[in-house]
Amino acid sequence: MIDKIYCVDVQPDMEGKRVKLAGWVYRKREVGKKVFIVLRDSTGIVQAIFKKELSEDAYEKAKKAGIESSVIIEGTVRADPRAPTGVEIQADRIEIVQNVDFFPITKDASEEFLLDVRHLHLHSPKVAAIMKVKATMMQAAREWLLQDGWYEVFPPILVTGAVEGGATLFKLKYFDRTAYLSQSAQLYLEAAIFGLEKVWSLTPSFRAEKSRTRRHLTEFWHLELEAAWMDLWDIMKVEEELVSYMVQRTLELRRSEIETFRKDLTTLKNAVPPFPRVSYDEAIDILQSKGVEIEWGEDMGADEERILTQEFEAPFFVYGYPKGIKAFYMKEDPEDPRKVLAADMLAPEGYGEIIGGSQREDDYNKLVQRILEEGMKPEDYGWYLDLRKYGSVPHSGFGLGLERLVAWVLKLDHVRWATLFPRTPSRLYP
Ligand SMILES: NC(=O)C[C@H]([NH3+])C(=O)NS(=O)(=O)OC[C@H]1O[C@@H](n2cnc3c(N)ncnc32)[C@H](O)[C@@H]1O
Ligand SMILES: [Mg+2]
Repeated sequence: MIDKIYCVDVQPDMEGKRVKLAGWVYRKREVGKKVFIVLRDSTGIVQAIFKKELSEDAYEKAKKAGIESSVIIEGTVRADPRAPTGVEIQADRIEIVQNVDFFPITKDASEEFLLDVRHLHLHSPKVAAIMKVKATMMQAAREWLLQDGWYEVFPPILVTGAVEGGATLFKLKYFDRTAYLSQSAQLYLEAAIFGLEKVWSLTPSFRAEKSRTRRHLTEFWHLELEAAWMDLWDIMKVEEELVSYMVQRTLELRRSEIETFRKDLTTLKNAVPPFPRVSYDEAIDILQSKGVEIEWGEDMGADEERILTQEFEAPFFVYGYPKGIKAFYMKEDPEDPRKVLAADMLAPEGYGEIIGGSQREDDYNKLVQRILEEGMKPEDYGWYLDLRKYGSVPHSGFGLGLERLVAWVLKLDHVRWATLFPRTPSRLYP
């Protein structure tokens, strides 16, 4: 690796110091016999000025360098309040690693074009900022999970059955058999708790969702936890502590990146336990009182959730959903057989569901009954049912959609901007 420093390292107190940097030409302008290049690297930008009288060779080369050309620049640091970062480099040497005559992304590029050339869009400092925030959120999650005694496990992605309904399975040929891409690692995490008790995984999950909404991808990153001996209320506490730590830690480490996307940090700062909790019944009452046509027993979609989130200035829980709109594995509420012990966490500001979680049915016969009620075949879930035969325990877990969390934190208008190469029904390339 070349002996260089980063843009962020160039400070006014380095006046007179000779430095070498490598990066890409972010901005360029010529004034008289001077060329100003704003160099970009992964840490930020710094301006370099090329004066003909200082080095005619470097000046002539700098004139030729196109936007997003990869370059290595050397020169002397000079404090200058007029420069973008209050300091600039009096450059006397430039190596053009690869010149770019025309970089296809221009200021007026459409969103669809940016997605068509997503592999080039990743040059963008704004895109890099989103990815830094996403990385920091997972760094925070790992910090919290480690200190709270959770084991990371690595479940399979090639599976034989549905977790969240057969309609959104991606099917593939597996030698002479049929396999599917995992919708959720949950069932495998449930097996892992018999040895590790508290487990988590971060995996890609796949949903053949035809719905083209701003919060659905066909491939998304899924942070899932599962714990033995925990009931719904226990796992909700885990969820709010984890999400709170992820948000507050990311605010601490990535505040400048976050502030390039949102000025008002109130709802992020409000993400501290205990998060508000409303029952599904109360949520239906709120929606009906606001004129939404929804009856008890119906699911809340993105529109209903968006309206409900207007009532809150922090992430909040909705719990106690009707059995009919929830998955087969969820435990029936012993106090109301119409309901299941399930809770979603919704993000405010219109973002809605970021977490789906529940207490699982731990009784063998009841689970068989639920599988049959859902029109599925118990024989397709043989190993999963075994978990209820050999030392079954009360247990609960949840899945957090990482892109949805990042979209809320940065107030992105679509989850697709929160992932490196978004996958949607119409987008599989690049
Ligand atoms: N271990 C578990 O208990 C997880 C459980 N089996 C599960 O998959 N629940 S979920 O379908 O609500 O999905 C969980 C979260 O996963 C996210 N999710 C779910 N589906 C998507 C799509 N299509 N795109 C982006 N994000 C998605 C969203 O935040 C959901 O709240
Ligand atoms: Mg859900």
